[in-house]
Formats: sequence, C-alpha cells, structure tokens
Amino acid sequence: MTATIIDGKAVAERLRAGLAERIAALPFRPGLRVVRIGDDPASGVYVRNKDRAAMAAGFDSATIHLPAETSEATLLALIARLNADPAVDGILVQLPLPSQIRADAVIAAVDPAKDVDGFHPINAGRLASRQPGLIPCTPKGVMHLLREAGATLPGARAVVLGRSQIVGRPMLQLLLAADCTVTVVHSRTRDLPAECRRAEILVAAVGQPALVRGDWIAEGAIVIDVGINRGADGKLIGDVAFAEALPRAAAITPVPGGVGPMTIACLLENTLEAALARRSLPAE
Ligand SMILES: NC(=O)C1=CN([C@@H]2O[C@H](COP(=O)(O)OP(=O)(O)OC[C@H]3O[C@@H](n4cnc5c(N)ncnc54)[C@H](OP(=O)(O)O)[C@@H]3O)[C@@H](O)[C@H]2O)C=CC1
Ligand SMILES: Nc1nc(=O)c2c([nH]1)NC[C@@H]1CN(c3ccc(C(=O)N[C@@H](CCC(=O)O)C(=O)O)cc3)C=[N+]21
Repeated sequence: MTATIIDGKAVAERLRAGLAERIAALPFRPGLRVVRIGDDPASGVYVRNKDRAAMAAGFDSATIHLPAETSEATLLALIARLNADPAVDGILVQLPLPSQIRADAVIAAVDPAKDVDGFHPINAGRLASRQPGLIPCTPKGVMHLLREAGATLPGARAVVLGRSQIVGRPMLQLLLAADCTVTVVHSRTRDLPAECRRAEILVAAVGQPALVRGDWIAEGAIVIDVGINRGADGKLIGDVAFAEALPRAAAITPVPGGVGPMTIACLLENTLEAALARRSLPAE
C-alpha cells in the first residue's frame, strides 16, 4: 500500500476561504493580536504565515514585537491592556518565552474569552469537562485532517505520542470526545515502538526528528505528524520518518504542508468564534 498524502495546505486554504466569506458578511472585523517576545526563529515563521493568512481572510490583525529582555510585569501590563480593549477578540502570546518570564503566569493572565490558543486553565478545564470553550489550534486542526482523511473515529485505537499542555493533552481530550480508545505515550513509556504499532490512528507530537520509524507503523494506519523540526540541512522535518512510513500507512500528513497550515487556520477560526461569542452572536 502507498499512503494517501493528506494535503493540510489545501484543507487549510478551504477553511480560511470559508472564514473569509463569513467575515465579509459581518459588520465588524474580528481583531487578533499576536505578542512576540525576542527572536525565536521558529516563532518567526509562524508569525509571518499567520499575519499573511489573517489579513487575507479579513481579520484586523497585528503583531506586537517586544525585545527579548522585556520583564514579566511589562508583558502582564500589555495583556491587561489587550484584555480591556473592545476591538481585540483574540490574544496569542507566542511561546516559548524568555526565561525571566513565567509562561504559566502569562497564560493565566489572558482573558479566557480572548484566549484563542486555548491554553488558559479555564479553557483546558472546559475541554476536559466537555464544556464549550476555545480549543487549542493544533489538536483542533488534527481533528479536521482526520475527518478529511475519512477516518472512522468511534472505537478506533488512537495513540498520541507526546503529553504537552499545548498538543498531546488536548489531543487526548479531543480523540476521547470523538469516542476513540486513546493511549498517550511519552519519554517514560517502556516500549514506544510496540505501543505505536497498535495504533490505527497515530498522532506524533514529540519534537524529535524522524523518531517514528517505518516499522512502528501498523499496516493501514492514519499517521498525523505534528512535529516541526529543523534538519541538519536547514529543511523542516517531522517526527515521523516519512519515506519509511509511506508504504505502510493508509494516509499521512507531510511536513511541511500538513498540520502547520491547519494550526494557523484554526487560530483564525478560534478568533472568529471568540469575536461572535463576545458579542453574543450565534456561531454559524
Ligand atoms: N504543527 C504545528 O502547528 C505545531 C507543531 N509543534 C511541534 O510539535 C512537536 C511537539 O511540540 P510540543 O508538544 O510543544 O513539545 P514538548 O517538548 O512540550 O513536548 C514533547 C513531548 O514529547 C515527549 N517526548 C520527547 N522526546 C521523546 C522521546 N524520545 N520518546 C518519547 N517521548 C518523547 C515528551 O515527554 P515527557 O512529557 O515525558 O517529557 C513530551 O511529552 C515539536 O516538534 C513542535 O515544534 C508544536 C506546536 C504546533
Ligand atoms: N502561543 C503559541 N501558539 C502556537 O500555536 C505556537 C506557539 N505559541 N509557538 C510555536 C508553535 C509552532 N507553531 C507553528 C504553527 C504553524 C506552522 C506552519 O505554518 N508551518 C508550515 C510552514 C513552515 C515553513 O514553511 O517554514 C508547514 O508546516 O507547512 C509552524 C509552526 C505554532 N506554535
């Protein structure tokens, strides 16, 4: 079998076109502010792509770029200002943050109604308790791609590689809510290849270039590669050894062009959702 390659870029484009249409019909432009501290190169790519996509879809979007030595107090004061600004519907503070700033304190300072990353403990708690709230963009994008790939979720054995607050854990919650049987594996897991081999749906989010080898993948599995790593040659490479996975998987996302573009499209989707909810407008 040769895997179908899931075209995340095309799916994201369609999603953004739908958002643009909905925004064009609104009497206001949803406002998004991205706060970037310092010059983490990975954040650079993300912020550039996001700005372009947000503008094209009709959002009122801006990036606030502060120097690497910015204090936590200065950042918290900026967040308080954005929380209070009625023109701002979504706030995203780009991670990672420099070491003098506590990420937890910053995440908790964002108004949960404007938390378009879905990282605030209130939104994480809502997701875990199956209440409506803002859902983290990357796992939300993965769910879109699984549907696009025609995955049958109820009863499927899903394995999530990685348990971070921003990808692995919310991924677990979304797959569980979709009635998958979910296993989460991590750096203390005893036999990683054996756990992965049981997966009908495998979501890799570890940040280790090509950690997942071909023989970790069950025949006919759907493989979603969240990893974005920089290879020795400077090119982007995922957490899955793509060429080895191709003959075994039924479908697989490439890197780039898989999950990354979906993260941005879902950020915009969340911003529109937040804008409507803040004005007590219906979601559709
Ligand atoms: N496509 C996109 O839009 C996005 C991509 N990413 C990418 O996804 C990847 C993961 O990101 P993120 O979740 O933030 O990463 P973190 O570093 O926060 O978490 C990594 C997780 O993987 C586990 N892990 C790390 N190494 C191993 C290993 N050798 N074996 C088993 N488990 C391991 C860790 O285990 P433990 O908990 O035990 O330490 C941890 O749970 C990165 O490549 C990142 O760049 C991230 C966000 C968005
Ligand atoms: N508060 C916060 N929220 C995040 O969601 C967040 C973050 N901080 N910090 C960094 C990570 C990483 N991330 C990416 C999103 C999209 C691409 C992306 O668009 N990738 C494209 C293009 C990459 C390229 O061409 O270089 C692709 O994979 O095809 C990459 C990386 C979001 N993150």
